Amino acid sequence: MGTEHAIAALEQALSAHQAWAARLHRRLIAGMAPTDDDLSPDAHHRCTFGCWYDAEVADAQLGLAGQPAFAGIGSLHAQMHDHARELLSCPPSDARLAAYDRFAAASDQLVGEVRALQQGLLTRLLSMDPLTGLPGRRNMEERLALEWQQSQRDGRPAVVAMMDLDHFKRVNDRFGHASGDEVLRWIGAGAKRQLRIHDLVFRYGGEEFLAYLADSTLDAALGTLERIRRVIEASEIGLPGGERVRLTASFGLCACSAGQDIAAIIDRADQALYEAKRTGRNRVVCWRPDGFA
Ligand SMILES: Nc1nc2c(ncn2[C@@H]2O[C@H](COP(=O)(O)OP(=O)(O)OP(=O)(O)O)[C@@H](O)[C@H]2O)c(=O)[nH]1
Repeated sequence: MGTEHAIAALEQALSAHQAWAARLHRRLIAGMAPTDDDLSPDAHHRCTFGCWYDAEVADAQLGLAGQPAFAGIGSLHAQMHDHARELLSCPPSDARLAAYDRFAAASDQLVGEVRALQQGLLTRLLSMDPLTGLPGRRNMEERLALEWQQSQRDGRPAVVAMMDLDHFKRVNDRFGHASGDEVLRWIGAGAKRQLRIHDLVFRYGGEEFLAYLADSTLDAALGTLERIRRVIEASEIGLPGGERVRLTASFGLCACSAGQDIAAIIDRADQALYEAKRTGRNRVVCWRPDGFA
């Protein structure tokens, strides 16, 4: 299920929590007895928020379950119910006021963490390219700079690769824009499939893609991109109108070198791509300090 669904589900869960907190306040104000559910040691599994949370942990339908922030929300929710139980068990006194303050702070913190998770998901959603489902150029440099810092800390090499389809305009001109879109989707999905799980692929613009190959030397990356080039060259891509099209792609690679910023590395990979285009297309060219190869 998509990120939009996860954001909406978090909103619903938050409303359920707020409705539960409002009911608790009403009962407190009226001096009514607490409910068995709220007094139970597993109150955090009985409320609507808790049931929703447990279901997501069990079946990971929304893709939230694996996220560290989501695990943190589960702990906060359980703690908040502990504070609520303590508050509900405390006779009216200064101690009860202090228990209320702890409960209110825990509830606020829970709401804050859910909002922060939603915000993170929204940022991710906004930086996605809707056509290919890959991350787009927005925030790409920040993301890559962080990855490259991490690679340097771990002492691992990395490579930036640019890929641009050859004469892509002809696909649009001959088969129409919708067919061009289908080709871009096919290429984006294929590139992601051909690379490893920890490599990153972005739609850089139009018919251009950028990949960050983590933990890869230039020679290893050259082998990988050469394989992708051959797969594209050998493939017939099915179009919405039933036709099939063949095309090729050009690639430019640059190894990340210590201390260099990511924008400069991308620029060199782009120069190598330009060289691949200039020297005939359907090629993989590497930027090296002593020239292209
Ligand atoms: N269908 C479709 N076409 C796009 C999209 N973005 C860019 N394009 C098209 O991509 C084409 C790029 O054309 P050019 O820059 O001339 O490049 P090219 O035809 O691939 O030629 P070379 O790169 O020189 O091999 C243009 O026709 C754009 O309209 C998109 O999202 N969908």
